[in-house]
Amino acid sequence: MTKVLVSDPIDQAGIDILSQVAHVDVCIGLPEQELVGAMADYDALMVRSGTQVTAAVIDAAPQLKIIGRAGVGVDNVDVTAATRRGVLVVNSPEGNTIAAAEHALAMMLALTRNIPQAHTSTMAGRWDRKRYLGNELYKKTLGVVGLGKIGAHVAKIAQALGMVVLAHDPFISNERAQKLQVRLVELAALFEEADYITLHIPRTNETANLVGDRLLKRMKPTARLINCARGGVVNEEALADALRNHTIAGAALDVYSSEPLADGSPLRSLRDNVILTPHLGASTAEAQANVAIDVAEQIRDVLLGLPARSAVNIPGLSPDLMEELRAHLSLAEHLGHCVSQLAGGNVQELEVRMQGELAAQPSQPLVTASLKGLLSSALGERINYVNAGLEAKSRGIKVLEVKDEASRDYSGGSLQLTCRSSSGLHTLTGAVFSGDELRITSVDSFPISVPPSNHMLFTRHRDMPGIIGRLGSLLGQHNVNIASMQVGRRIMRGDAVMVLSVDDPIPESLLEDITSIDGIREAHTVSL
Ligand SMILES: NC(=O)C1=CN([C@@H]2O[C@H](COP(=O)(O)OP(=O)(O)OC[C@H]3O[C@@H](n4cnc5c(N)ncnc54)[C@H](O)[C@@H]3O)[C@@H](O)[C@H]2O)C=CC1
Ligand SMILES: O=C(O)C(=O)COP(=O)(O)O
Repeated sequence: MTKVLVSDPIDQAGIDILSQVAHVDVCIGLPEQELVGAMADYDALMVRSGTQVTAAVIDAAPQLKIIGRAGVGVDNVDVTAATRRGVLVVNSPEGNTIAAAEHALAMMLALTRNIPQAHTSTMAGRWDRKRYLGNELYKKTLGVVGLGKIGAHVAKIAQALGMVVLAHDPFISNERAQKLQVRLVELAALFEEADYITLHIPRTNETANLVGDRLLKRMKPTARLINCARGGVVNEEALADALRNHTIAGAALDVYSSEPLADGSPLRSLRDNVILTPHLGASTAEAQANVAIDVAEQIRDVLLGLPARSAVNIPGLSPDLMEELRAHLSLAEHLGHCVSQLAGGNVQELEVRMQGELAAQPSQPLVTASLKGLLSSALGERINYVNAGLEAKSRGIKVLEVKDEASRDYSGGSLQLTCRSSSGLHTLTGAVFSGDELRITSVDSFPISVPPSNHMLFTRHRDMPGIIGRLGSLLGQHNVNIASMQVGRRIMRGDAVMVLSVDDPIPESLLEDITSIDGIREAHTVSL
């Protein structure tokens, strides 16, 4: 029975989708050790930001196939550990964009008009009309750090409020910024010029503590900072000092370096110029339904053997591309599996050469599929599209990608894998024929045309009379039935290759006898 664990609050719509294909357990707020102890037989885990999916949690789940993050940021998931284990990580890149953007705008408006403080004061019986004099956003400058989905929506609404918008985002083009009517500037300039600064960046090694003393000191004393992106991006000690010393006018935070916010946080000792909310950016009914449905559908699909649409740890492989390349991905896996067995020994290098029309396709998926095939002899089911690249890297296998558009051997192009191992070098080429029929079209540059089959025998031999007969007789003596046989040669009486499809595996002892036939230089068995 397929089992899914939901360890953070997830909208019922998502639970209902999961329940179509699995038994669903909802266990909210488990401490890490209890979560580790609970993972043994779960096939999928669904979380938000509350669960820390550590390597220990992942390693305690031998059945785990997918981790679904019902939201954007996956910094609470050890993605490297998941990838190493071949566990897919998916998220919902757009499900809570509007919610988070509107929360940032709400925080900016509340901050500039002192709404929480004025509310508390009025509820306490006071009538402080002078104390809570605010500022208008109209004609003020907003600095957006991170002009992605949320940042861009915040910019659009701010412009509707009459604000001028600057942005800093090293990965956004000037064309994109111009289209958004936003001026791209350096980070320091943004902090100097903006009246309001809003952060919409992920927490990465590069963004950790990005906003500290240095940038805070560049802010105008009338400027305000909003962070509804990720804690840890802002140095909270430095911010508390700036607020306490009134070197900036205020700050509104929804996220913190560690959550829940510690009782002893310096932010808790501030009053009039700070607003704190408990990571509410995505907490709207609409967003929670969106992300729950989005991620539950992906978990369901993956458990049914279908591709996921928002995989975090399979770069460049969208479902559409997977469908378009399906036959060539299968060819790559077969060639990888075959060439690793031909090469034998310790694989040192794999060259993946995309030829003809195939060279126009993105290389990543075909390289990943080739590596999956190459390593499947050693790793079996443990290798997949998620971890093939990481496993190859961890084994020190050098991977070369070559695109050869000039080659015009087959319609649809062809794929050539060259594997260098401690035992030598072998090259296999293949193509996809009509009806998605896979064919191996050359072995070590000798032309053949055979479909990959479960049990194959490859020989390298001298092209001379009688050798085929002797091989056939030997196999017959050992009751090995030949399903097909092809010989490939470049010149008469030179070297040649033979590829046989046989009904049964060829034992090692028989392989030794085959290799001892006069004229046969090499013989390799390949089992798919
Ligand atoms: N408070 C909350 O509940 C929520 C918080 N978030 C946070 O907001 C972040 C942004 O979300 P989206 O806009 O959907 O992501 P996104 O990926 O669409 O945009 C992030 C942008 O940040 C930019 N960026 C990355 N590193 C940068 C750097 N060093 N300096 C400047 N820009 C940089 C990227 O180029 C990208 O354009 C998420 O990573 C998540 O951490 C998202 C949703 C809800
Ligand atoms: O989507 C994100 O990145 C968020 O931070 C939302 O967090 P949550 O799912 O509300 O715990």
